[in-house]
Amino acid sequence: MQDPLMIGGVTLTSRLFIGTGKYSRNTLIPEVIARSGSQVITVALRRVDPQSKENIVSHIPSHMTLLPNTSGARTAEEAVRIARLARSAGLGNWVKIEVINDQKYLLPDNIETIRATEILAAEGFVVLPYMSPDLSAALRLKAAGAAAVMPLGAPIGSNRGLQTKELIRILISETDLPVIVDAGIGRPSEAAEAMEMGAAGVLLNTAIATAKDPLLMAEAFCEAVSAGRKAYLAGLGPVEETAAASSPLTGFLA
Ligand SMILES: CC(=O)[C@@H](O)[C@H](O)COP(=O)(O)O
Repeated sequence: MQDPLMIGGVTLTSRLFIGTGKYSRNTLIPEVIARSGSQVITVALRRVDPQSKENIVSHIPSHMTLLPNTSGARTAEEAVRIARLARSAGLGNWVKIEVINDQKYLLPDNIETIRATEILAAEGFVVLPYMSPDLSAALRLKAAGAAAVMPLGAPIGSNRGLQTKELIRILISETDLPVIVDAGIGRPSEAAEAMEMGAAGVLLNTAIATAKDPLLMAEAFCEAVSAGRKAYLAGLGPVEETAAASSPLTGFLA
């Protein structure tokens, strides 16, 4: 078993977090969960309708850790209200804070996100905030009680990959919170790269849900995240400016 990730008292053997949106049919969700090996799944509270037969949560096996998200919130107060509703609806005490005021790029509002984190962490929630990768904000989120930080790789749903790579690298080196790269990852190789850099995990939705074959893609991401983590643990070899012969010539007669 690879090294587990501990968050909010839960031991996770998979470092791939997935979402529930954009699937052609909800019945794909349990199959995607199985093929991805994921143990954490995020769901927008506004998509949870306990009265409906199509309630999204009914497609999620009970062994999964639910990560309700506050999508739709524009202020800390709205995010807090959504999180409390999720907990009172029986969805557990994990919450992914999403506070967004920018409808074009769906970039998170770090200031409102920090305010919501302070309130919810004090109420006993396991808070995973979606954030723009800024070191000061990450340190404030830690001080506010976040269990991890979730910087975006690229705008949600864009499949544009690790556009913020260098900023994420700083968060990984300067914070001692788990850094889970969330949003924009479009290819398994990008998930592997995030893990090779030392990310604690990745959260993605669109890349799997919009693939021609979501189940095969779920498997590909499972393998990529695992391979990237192994490479990180193994320690990547040094990058050199010039060539260094693979078979050294020492020992040959002059
Ligand atoms: C489902 C969810 O929470 C998304 O908002 C998340 O940020 C994933 O983004 P992608 O869909 O770009 O993978």
